Amino acid sequence: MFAARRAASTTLARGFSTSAAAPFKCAVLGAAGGIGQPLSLLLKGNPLVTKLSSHLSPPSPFSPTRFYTVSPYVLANVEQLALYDVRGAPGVAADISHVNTASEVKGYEQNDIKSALEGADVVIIPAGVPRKPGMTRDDLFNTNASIVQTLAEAAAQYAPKALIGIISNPVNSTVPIFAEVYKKAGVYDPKRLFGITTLDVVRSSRFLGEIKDKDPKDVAVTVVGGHSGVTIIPLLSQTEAGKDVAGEAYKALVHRIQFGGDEVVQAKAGTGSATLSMGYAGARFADALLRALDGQTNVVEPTFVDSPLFKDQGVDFFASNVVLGPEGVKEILPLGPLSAAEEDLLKAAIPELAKNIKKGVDFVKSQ
Ligand SMILES: NC(=O)C1=CN([C@@H]2O[C@H](COP(=O)(O)OP(=O)(O)OC[C@H]3O[C@@H](n4cnc5c(N)ncnc54)[C@H](O)[C@@H]3O)[C@@H](O)[C@H]2O)C=CC1
Ligand SMILES: O=C([O-])CC(=O)C(=O)O
Repeated sequence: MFAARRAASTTLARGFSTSAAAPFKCAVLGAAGGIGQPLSLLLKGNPLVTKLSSHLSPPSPFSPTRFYTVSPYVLANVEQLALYDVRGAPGVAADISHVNTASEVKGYEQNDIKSALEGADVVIIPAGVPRKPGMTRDDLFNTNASIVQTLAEAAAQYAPKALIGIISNPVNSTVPIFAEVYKKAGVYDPKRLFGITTLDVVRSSRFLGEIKDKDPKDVAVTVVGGHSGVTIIPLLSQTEAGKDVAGEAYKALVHRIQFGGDEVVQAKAGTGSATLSMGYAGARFADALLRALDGQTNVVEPTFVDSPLFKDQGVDFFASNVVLGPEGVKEILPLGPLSAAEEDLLKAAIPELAKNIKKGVDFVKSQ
């Protein structure tokens, strides 16, 4: 149904009409959680922004800071939001469904993952437990590995062609787990699987903007590597606002970007980790996938994908700028010139990434 309507509505959608017959189905797995709820709400759309969006001019082809609140693409293109969770999704769906934007919202319970996934074009996965103070993301592995494995098995069966965005931590391991499950099921397409590292990009732009007294929307930072501690590598030297940050200020900024998650975990004091900023970042990444699916060119986002860049060093997945297209990954862009400090960050990241990825792969292979 969605595919048939998509062809008819693409032109309208490109024109950013909010009354267009919206073509895409987007599923959120883990939709009732701390991230799932604001993410789903942003995907549904804010009515004020809906109203204003008819006055927005089309976004520039590529700007990593383009996502302000709710994208006209999401408003025009999401026909159905399928909210799935092992608990509470129907309630969240009923609540969000009252927001007066065009998309339809449905909630699905544990025994109905098939209906949630069937026909989905984009599947975003924030299912899993969050950190408490004193834990690393890797400490979540024991619980979240099997959650992600179960969801991957379902997606392999019911939505093997969907573009998948993984939020569940530890991302450096859960993305390889997802890939291994798909390989076992014979449906793996490396172009369709993404680890969502957008929060690192969002933080970088905010934190650099803060120290430079600039509006973050004018501060775009590419972040490469992975999504935990030393594997997070902000390429500040490639940014106008960041290239002259040096010495202690540079060290402090890099540390804040790499360990921004800890800041939130500590402030939340045992009640969870980043949820609202992640909802925002997840919605921005979903928006990029939707724009790419819709045929918009020059959609570029840093994301953790099956990548050739460091395979020769035993790292099969790596985050870098990726050009997105209707089939998912269109092109993985090279890192570009690195400063000496960034070369050092890269050296520190590679062995940690290799270890995290192997742990995920071994988890599935050992069963
Ligand atoms: N990639 C990133 O940048 C970030 C990742 N995260 C990660 O996202 C994950 C979720 O965080 P929160 O939303 O704060 O946690 P939460 O505990 O508030 O929500 C998780 C949700 O997942 C659901 N869930 C558990 N098992 C499930 C299954 N098998 N199928 C479907 N749903 C299931 C739970 O019922 C719950 O509603 C954590 O692993 C966290 O570490 C958090 C922030 C940033
Ligand atoms: O720190 C955490 O556990 C959650 C996360 O990934 C982040 O906020 O970047």
